[in-house]
Amino acid sequence: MTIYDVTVPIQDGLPVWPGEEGPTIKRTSDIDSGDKANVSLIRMVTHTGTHVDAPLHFFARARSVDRIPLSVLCGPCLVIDKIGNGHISAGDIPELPSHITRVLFKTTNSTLWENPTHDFVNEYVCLEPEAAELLVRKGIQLVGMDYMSVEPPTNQENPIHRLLLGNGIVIIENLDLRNISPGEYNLVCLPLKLSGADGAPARVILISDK
Ligand SMILES: Nc1ccccc1C(=O)C[C@H](N)C(=O)O
Repeated sequence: MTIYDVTVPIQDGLPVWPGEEGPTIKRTSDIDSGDKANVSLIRMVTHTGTHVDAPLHFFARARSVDRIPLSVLCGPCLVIDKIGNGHISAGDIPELPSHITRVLFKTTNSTLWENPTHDFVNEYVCLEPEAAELLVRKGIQLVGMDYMSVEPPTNQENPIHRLLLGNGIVIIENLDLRNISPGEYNLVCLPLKLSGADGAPARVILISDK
């Protein structure tokens, strides 16, 4: 069995969605400064680093992140290879075995995580509308991406988020899939249990039988 950590390390300088505040982790009590323990204060938006979008992110009275069933967040998943030019189209989505209800897309975005404190990149690979519609039709429950969003930053009305979240599909963003070969894994995605929140940072791992 091999366990792969596909979580981006949260640290000062991590890129975040344009207009949002970046994360800070500040020592408020410090042994080197004579305090008896090390304690830190963290400050970040709910969509920082590797995180889960709950339906509440785009729908005023929808499900919050703490109420997403663990049975959706954990289980068999398929890592789909989309290395090459262009966005993820319907044709990039293969026939899926019936036990696969979770898909993660590995794209060239993942190489950006070689430097976790790079400046936000505008031109990242995301889902074409037809690909998102196909995922809905296939009854997918969870979709994971390896950068900030399922759609371009220019999509002001956020149609892809609305389509997926409106159909009850959970979204994971900012996965680091650099070291992951395409194929089947067991996904464990555990977002912080933030009561009533629209999203939350998550530790995400992939477990392989090999
Ligand atoms: N902060 C925002 C403000 C307005 C619109 C979107 C966002 C987002 O965070 C989008 C991001 N890609 C997300 O889903 O996590």
